Amino acid sequence: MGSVEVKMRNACHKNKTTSSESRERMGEEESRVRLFETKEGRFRGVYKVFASTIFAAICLIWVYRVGSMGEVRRGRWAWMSAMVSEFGFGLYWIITQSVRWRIVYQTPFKHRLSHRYDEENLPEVDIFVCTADPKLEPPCMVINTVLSAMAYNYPANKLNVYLSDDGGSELTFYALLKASIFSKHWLPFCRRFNVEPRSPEVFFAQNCSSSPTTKYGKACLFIKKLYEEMKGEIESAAASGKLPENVRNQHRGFSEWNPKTTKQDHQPIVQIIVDGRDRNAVDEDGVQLPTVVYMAREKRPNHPHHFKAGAINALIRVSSEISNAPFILNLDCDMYSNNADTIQEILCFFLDETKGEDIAYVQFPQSYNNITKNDHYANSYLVSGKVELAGICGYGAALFCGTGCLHRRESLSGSYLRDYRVKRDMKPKRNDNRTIDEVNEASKALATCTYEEGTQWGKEMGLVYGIPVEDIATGLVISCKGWKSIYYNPERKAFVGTAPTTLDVACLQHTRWSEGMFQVFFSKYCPFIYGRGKIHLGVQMGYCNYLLWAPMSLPTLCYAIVLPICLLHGIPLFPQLSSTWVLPFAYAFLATYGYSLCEYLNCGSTTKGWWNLQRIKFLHRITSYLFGFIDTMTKQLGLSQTNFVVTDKVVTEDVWKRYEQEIIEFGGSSIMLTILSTVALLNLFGLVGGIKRVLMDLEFSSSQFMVQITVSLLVVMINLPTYEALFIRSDKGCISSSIMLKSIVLASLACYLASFIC
Ligand SMILES: O=c1ccn([C@@H]2O[C@H](COP(=O)(O)OP(=O)(O)O[C@H]3O[C@H](CO)[C@@H](O)[C@H](O)[C@H]3O)[C@@H](O)[C@H]2O)c(=O)[nH]1
Ligand SMILES: [Mn+2]
Repeated sequence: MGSVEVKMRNACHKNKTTSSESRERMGEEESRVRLFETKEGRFRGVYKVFASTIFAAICLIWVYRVGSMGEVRRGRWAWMSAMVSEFGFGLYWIITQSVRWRIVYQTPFKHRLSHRYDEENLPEVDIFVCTADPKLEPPCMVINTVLSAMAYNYPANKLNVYLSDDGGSELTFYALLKASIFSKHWLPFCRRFNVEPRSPEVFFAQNCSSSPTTKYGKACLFIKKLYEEMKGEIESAAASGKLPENVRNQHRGFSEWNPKTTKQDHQPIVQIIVDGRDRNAVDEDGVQLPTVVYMAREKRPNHPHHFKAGAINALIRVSSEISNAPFILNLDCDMYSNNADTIQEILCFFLDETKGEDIAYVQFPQSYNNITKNDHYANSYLVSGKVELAGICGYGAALFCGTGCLHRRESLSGSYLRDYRVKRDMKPKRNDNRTIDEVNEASKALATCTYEEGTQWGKEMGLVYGIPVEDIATGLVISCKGWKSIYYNPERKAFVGTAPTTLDVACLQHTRWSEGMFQVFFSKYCPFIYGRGKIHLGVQMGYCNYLLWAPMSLPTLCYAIVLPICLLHGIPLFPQLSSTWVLPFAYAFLATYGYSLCEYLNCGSTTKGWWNLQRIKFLHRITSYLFGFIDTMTKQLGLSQTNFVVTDKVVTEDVWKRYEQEIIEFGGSSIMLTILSTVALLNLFGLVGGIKRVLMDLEFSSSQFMVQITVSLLVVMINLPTYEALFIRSDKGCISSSIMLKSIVLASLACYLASFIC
């Protein structure tokens, strides 16, 4: 039990119990009642039996490939590549199994928490919001996230909200200042009417449209007007690129900016906008406001800044100077809070007397509010959210996903669980009498470029550097230090953000992810090596489910290229329909995809959604993951450096219309488009060629090519939107004619050249 928690409990008991011994005993009993419950999913035994039949089929496929190699006459290279691909598919399938064996569900009991801890005894929480670019991440969106975080149903004097601005933008600072003023109306309104969600933008988009008659209606309309005024001012400043006249006199903070300040080059800026210690910092009801701090860490062109990991690490230090709360909630700037009680729910895990002190972090799934009905970019990660991540948690660890995660501060400072147990306490918050300027200055010193030189930051302390998925690597390191972690997927989404709305942005994001994750696999953090003996084998496998996205591009590409070419040239790669060897192929295929469809439907989506997921998976594998793979390789050879391309969160109206109609927005990176069009065409050629042969060539045994024809047919069906974008569509989201020509030439060339080796 951490001493903070002991103190809390004692204090709590002091309040509740008086002299009576029996009541004291009752208190003790009560404290033994768990604050959360973990339940295992059902039917896992049945699943294991089912999975072993698929495993048997996979082994038979391998046996067939190896065993009949000697009989292959034409196209040995193709046979070999099919064999290697099937080894890849099979091994990956095995790796993905552990996450389906011990799925657990968590239930926190927040009423028990409120019973046990009154407001004074609750711990402080620091909330970190990160933004990186005022163009890709509009300040209005950022402050909505900040406002939703300020409006938690949690004692405001225990909440501290920090905004890290890697864009170093005066506009974002201005927006935050405006938001802090607006919060004086917004927070009382939220409290009074207990509204949800507490991001004003989202709330007003759904509410307050009819003319007001009730007290609530009037208040709502009034606040909406205030919000729209503020939004208008911020947006017009953003559009004109300059701040309104006189605004610089409203806050000393503006003096940090001068005409030479750029995103890449500026001194550290820390400005406490609302000081929680200030008794005058109250809302219109006279209730204390949460502390609000703006930070733009120092940036210099010749100093690596380590992207988001660098920003979070600077925030960890700066916040330790200002509030030093024992818990830290991490939010991306688009991830607003969708449930005002979330902090209480999370604290149920941490403050649980039996298991709480081992927990380093509680991770929520990433959810988005712009998903279409059939999710045509497969952005909802339904199965990951409901099955896989919950499955890894069954072995005591959760993946840290960067946002929507509450950490114990101690676990981020590099401590091992065993040391923490011995030490058992946090540095108390300084009870200082420094002026706000003194605190600002002291904090700035912690956000300089040089502060980390010669320290363990980015290695043993804070978030890990050098990997574009800093979150995954950091979570793994923390788990290997003995900490437990929880994955919690509540009924009501806790945090909601914006998902990519174009294929281009989705591919950029997946390239970064697949590359970053594959780098983890290749680095010293490879779960099988780094985690050996420290984390359960199930967790090691669970991580690899994601870490191996990038290399899985190779077998998929191989299947998608070699199969149609062989079909075209009349080279059989699979057993005949009449052979019993076709059974393991058919069974493995039907059982895995059949199961995957059922699992998907069971998670609450549509068949079309599942079909879309298969398409996007295929497209990512032949483009984003391929690039992720190549980038990882060049990095291993020291030819390139880590980069973090921020995802664009702005959508134009034209694009949004097509998005709502579930039409894929091709466009953007031409190499990726050329690859995916070429592969689509190749399969079309193969299919047409194959069917032609079956119909015209009497000597051609159709039974031998049925599997190949079926696979190509499926690839063609899944690619229907690609053909549409190539040949039918003429809107801005179609594939340009130059790419169409290029891919026709490439696909034909591939067919022609292959005739030499067939
Ligand atoms: O130099 C940078 C780059 C990014 N960010 C912030 O990091 C967050 C995530 O960036 P985004 O472009 O939205 O990437 P996503 O792919 O959506 O992010 C997911 O994947 C990342 C790792 O690749 C994790 O860090 C994120 O938490 C997770 O939501 C955003 O708030 C950015 O403002 C910074 O603060 N500094
Ligand atoms: Mn994002």
